[in-house]
Amino acid sequence: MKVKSNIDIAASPLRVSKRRVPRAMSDSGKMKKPDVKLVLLGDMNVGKTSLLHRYMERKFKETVSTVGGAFFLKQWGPYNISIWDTAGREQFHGLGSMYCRNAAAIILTYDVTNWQSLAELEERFLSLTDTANEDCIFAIVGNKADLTDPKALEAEEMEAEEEGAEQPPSHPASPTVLKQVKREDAIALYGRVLRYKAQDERACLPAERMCFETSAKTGYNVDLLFETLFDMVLPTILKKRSENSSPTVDLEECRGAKQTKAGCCS
Ligand SMILES: Nc1nc2c(ncn2[C@@H]2O[C@H](COP(=O)(O)OP(=O)(O)OP(=O)(O)O)[C@@H](O)[C@H]2O)c(=O)[nH]1
Ligand SMILES: [Mg+2]
Repeated sequence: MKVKSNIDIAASPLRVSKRRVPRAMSDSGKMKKPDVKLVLLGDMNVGKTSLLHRYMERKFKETVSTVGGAFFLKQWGPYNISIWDTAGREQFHGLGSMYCRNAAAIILTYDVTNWQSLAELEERFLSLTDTANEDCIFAIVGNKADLTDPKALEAEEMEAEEEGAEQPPSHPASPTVLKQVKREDAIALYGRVLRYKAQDERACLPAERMCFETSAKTGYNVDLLFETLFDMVLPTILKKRSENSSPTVDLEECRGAKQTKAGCCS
């Protein structure tokens, strides 16, 4: 199912406070809690903030290195999805597991022109996801594809045409930077992530669907990335809503209680 809405709320960088939970504004002006949480993780400079800007504001703009974290709220059909941007700088590393708490999906982001940024995902960031939901979905995302892949570079022209821009974007005729991380390397990492999370690879979403190469600069695969994940977390939202709305009875507990009673009376 694909549902889409245009109502988005971008929030400013958060002060780190456990009590401050982002809430989406409803039509009545009442604040609503997000239904589900997505988190972007990865080394500094890989383009996490740029990916979010591109998706939420349809722009590639100047960024400053993120301090702490920031969140954006996306309304996806009737659901509110919070997307958390985190700081890749080492000095903020300690905050990462707090941002990942109860996350339904985590986007592990690297830069296709920087091998070390892929290695860091496993060495430094994977353990931060211990606080995420048990059935958390993982996507591995290689950003800056415009620097290495002609297809990703062309995406900018197509987007500019659609937006009716008078001047086509100016860039070199073909990408010139060496691609350091191959898609197969990302696919191999996806397998190791599932093993780390003790998730059964056969029961999980296939690596081919969960490894993306994107360009925040040209918009290449950016909508595809976020909207694939939004659709994938819908079952988590529905499960959470049904748990919250219907009172449940623990059958095991009932059986246990009956047995104890019977034992007691006999
Ligand atoms: N060519 C190219 N440059 C990009 C792309 N995405 C981001 N950049 C550039 O990479 C630099 C870092 O981008 P950010 O989005 O700030 O990176 P970040 O991962 O949020 O970094 P931290 O906040 O420090 O963790 C900036 O100079 C961006 O303009 C991309 O897709 N292509
Ligand atoms: Mg940032």
